[in-house]
Amino acid sequence: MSTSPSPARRSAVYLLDQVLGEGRLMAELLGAGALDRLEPADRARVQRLAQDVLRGLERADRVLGKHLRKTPPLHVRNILRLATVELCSGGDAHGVVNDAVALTAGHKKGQHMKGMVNAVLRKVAADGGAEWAKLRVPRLPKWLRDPLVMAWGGEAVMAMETAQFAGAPLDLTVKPDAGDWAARLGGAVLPTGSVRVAQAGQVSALPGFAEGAWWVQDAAAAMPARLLDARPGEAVLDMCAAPGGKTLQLAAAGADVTALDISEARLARVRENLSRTGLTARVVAGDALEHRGSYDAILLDAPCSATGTIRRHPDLPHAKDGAEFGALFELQAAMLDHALGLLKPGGRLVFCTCSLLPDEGECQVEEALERHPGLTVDRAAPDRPGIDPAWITEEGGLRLRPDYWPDLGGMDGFYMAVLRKG
Ligand SMILES: C[S@@+](CC[C@H](N)C(=O)[O-])C[C@H]1O[C@@H](n2cnc3c(N)ncnc32)[C@H](O)[C@@H]1O
Repeated sequence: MSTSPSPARRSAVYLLDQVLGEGRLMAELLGAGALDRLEPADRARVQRLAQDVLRGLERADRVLGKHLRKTPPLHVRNILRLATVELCSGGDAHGVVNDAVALTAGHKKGQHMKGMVNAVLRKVAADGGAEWAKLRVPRLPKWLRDPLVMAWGGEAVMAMETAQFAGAPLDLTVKPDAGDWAARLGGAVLPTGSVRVAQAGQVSALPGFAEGAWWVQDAAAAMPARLLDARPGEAVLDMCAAPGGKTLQLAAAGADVTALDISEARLARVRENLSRTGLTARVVAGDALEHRGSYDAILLDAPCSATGTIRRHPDLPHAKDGAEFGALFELQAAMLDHALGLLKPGGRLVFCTCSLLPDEGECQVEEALERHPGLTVDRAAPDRPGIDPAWITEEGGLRLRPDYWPDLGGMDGFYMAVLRKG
């Protein structure tokens, strides 16, 4: 039996231990260099393995539950979960089970459990796949499911869970000529103008990446800058800009863009993206609440729960519990108030969040309208190609959800509204 498990599986279990045991987000762990010593292909494999486990966690635990008399410690449970997800998706039983046993044996408290791990996984290898396929689509944890059911209803939340379980395709925003790049990349142009590529592989190896012909941006995330409709020469503030997808759109429209963000580290990504695409913006590090200036238009993509991005970040519902969301809601309102003060009379502001919680969308706009007499919502702005009128909300914003476009591969959850200062 092999004694040196694959580095990719070892690292995938490390990520799972950190997310499920320490409440850390994968993006945070990767940013801190957790996978830096691996080759790019292995890095991609580790992320895929960990994400597959997090998406299918409920199913994996149900399959395993049948064969476990006692719940093992988290690290061993995560080894079992990884192996179960691999076995139930057609992984090579010999390699998967050997690696799981070797990983267990290599852990100081795992030595005595390697026999159990071997026995359990042999049973999973025998009939786990058939059982896996019969299990329900994994549900969101209660702390998030309950408010979503309250907001959108049980049926819609089940459809969102189906979209989240399926994961997300690769969406691109293309500088000019989406049709041409869709053909070159074997993708398709979506109704709103983004290009969707089903089989992406390594993004930086795709044609057009090096010369900056496009950038990665979910179709929903591309809508706020479209609604702002920046014109050449306009002074536009991108108030929470990093990593810069929306800054690139505003710069590509010819606006005079200031890209502000509090995180110097994240602004490095904005600079890289501008340089790769040959676009220009003034990049400023600072707190949005302290920023001064006068702008024709502002895009406020406020820090939020990011609950609209679970298709791409299945770690989020497992790493978080909603405890810090209240502070985010307050910060969003404070940023909105401050941004309105930076807007020239008659100027426009897009407020948006990649959240599924009305507290971070519809409610923020309703409350801002109450606090600021003379402020209005531009109700015509969301009426654009590819936008279903049913997605336009009572107060005139645009609500996008992962369960929309089920036949096209879904979209991230997002809220946005165009506000006009009197
Ligand atoms: C949702 S992300 C922005 C995504 C970005 N607009 C894009 O399209 O790539 C929110 C950003 O807000 C930034 N942020 C958080 N607090 C801030 C503050 N007080 N002032 C400025 N930026 C802040 C974070 O660093 C983060 O980059």
